[in-house]
Amino acid sequence: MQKESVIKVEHITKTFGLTKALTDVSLEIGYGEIRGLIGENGSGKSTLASMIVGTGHPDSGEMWYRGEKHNPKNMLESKEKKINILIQENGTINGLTVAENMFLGKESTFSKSGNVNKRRLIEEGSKALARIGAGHINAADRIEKLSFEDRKLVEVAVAMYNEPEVLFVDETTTALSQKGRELIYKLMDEMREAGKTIVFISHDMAELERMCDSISVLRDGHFVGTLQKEEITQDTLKRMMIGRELTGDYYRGDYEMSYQEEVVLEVDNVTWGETVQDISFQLHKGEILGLGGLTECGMHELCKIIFGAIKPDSGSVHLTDGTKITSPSSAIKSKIAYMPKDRDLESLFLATSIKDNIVMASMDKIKKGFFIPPRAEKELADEHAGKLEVKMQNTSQYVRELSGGNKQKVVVAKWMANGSEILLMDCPTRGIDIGVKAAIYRLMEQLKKEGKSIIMVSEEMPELLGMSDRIIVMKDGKQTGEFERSEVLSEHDLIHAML
Ligand SMILES: Nc1ncnc2c1ncn2[C@@H]1O[C@H](COP(=O)(O)OP(=O)(O)OP(=O)(O)O)[C@@H](O)[C@H]1O
Repeated sequence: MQKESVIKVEHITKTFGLTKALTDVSLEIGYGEIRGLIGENGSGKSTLASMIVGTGHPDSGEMWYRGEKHNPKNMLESKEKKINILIQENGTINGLTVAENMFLGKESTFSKSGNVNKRRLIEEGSKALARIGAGHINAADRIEKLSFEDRKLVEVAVAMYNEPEVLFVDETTTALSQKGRELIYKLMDEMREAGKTIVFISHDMAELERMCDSISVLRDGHFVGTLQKEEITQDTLKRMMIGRELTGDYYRGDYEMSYQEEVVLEVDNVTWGETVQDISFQLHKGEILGLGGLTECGMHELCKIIFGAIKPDSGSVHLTDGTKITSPSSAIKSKIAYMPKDRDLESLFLATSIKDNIVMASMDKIKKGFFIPPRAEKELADEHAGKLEVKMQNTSQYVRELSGGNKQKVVVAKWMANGSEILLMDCPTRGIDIGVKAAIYRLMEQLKKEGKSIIMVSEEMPELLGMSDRIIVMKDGKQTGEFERSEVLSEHDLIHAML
């Protein structure tokens, strides 16, 4: 019997075919602790979590929970022991109501002689949502009516429903607005105060620093070490993650606003309800135009309007030759690419290979008549997966087998490969580790040099300041500021326009 830690794992090893996801990992996590878990994409964080929550099983090694041997057969068993997880991917199912999603598999609790009492189901769902501070969500609504953020909050309510002793938060916060994040932080603080434990997986070092009592680092499936609160610095974390000092500039080295005179795209007085109100601007050849603001300011929707995926109530998006963008197919024909923020849902085919996903948008570029040469497909996929350092066996591997961050890289690779002239990138580095973030920035610079134009929507101010030639800031659907690239432009200037 061991009782000093709530979770203890010793010598855990896990392989998937040729991939060694975890090698001899040992660590202990205490009661009433928020433990961060950090490591590059594919370093084994989610795999370790899956061993403890029972969705995966170690090849060797031992695990203990509250001093008892712990070998959960499945997630249900660990849930009964009050170990829950909030996952990175979407965990709700279309076609059902919010409440039905929340109590999936537990309908019998709300049934009498085989009939589900829907009113009770909705009442219980509403209570659980209110309990986490998400009372604005209607438990009777169909889940697909909800925004991505609210769907995530439904999952949070489910994870908190049985009052867990241990909660894994796996890359959940990066997809949320500040409001959604704060809601989760508050729940985490409350759990810690009650002596419960949180394992917090994130690439956002600032939030890990803020929230965690200690942070453990994984590198390539190996446990590197654990830092206590007073030892945590971003430089130390980076060194432990990467195994060397991270040198060189992360963002652009120049402070000049530099693009060509030629305008490639015009957004004219675009309005969509209250979400986007009378927005106009021009995008130039070779320009990186940043669009910033709080998540709900309308910038994500504006990006969809530019791609033709949302039809505005008034105004238009057009190229300088007058071609109007009215649908995604007209956008693609005009060589406009769109990289959505919510990448799993909107842009990957998980049950096909990395290669198929990458070349999908580039068929016109590589096909010879009606023939698509397999070699050209493979070369294109290899080149771009290589540039983005996708951690994989080869490009024939299924996308569903990749870690979350590596899936994101495949989406980025797909749009980098297709030779579009205008790239709409909505939060291009979300969920991507620091090493590859730098590679994406270098690719953006290269595209700029080639005369391609980029609209980058971002919630990260250092990224906006570090990469954009110009920054347009939005608030409550309206444009509240426009800033030119300069050495003296600061986060403070942007914040002023955002709030
Ligand atoms: N079901 C699977 N089949 C094959 N390989 C897998 C499977 N699950 C995980 N892997 C591999 O194991 C390695 C570790 O993946 P894991 O998801 O644990 O990484 P991670 O640290 O959580 O990454 P990220 O930060 O990108 O989410 C990766 O190389 C991944 O491709």
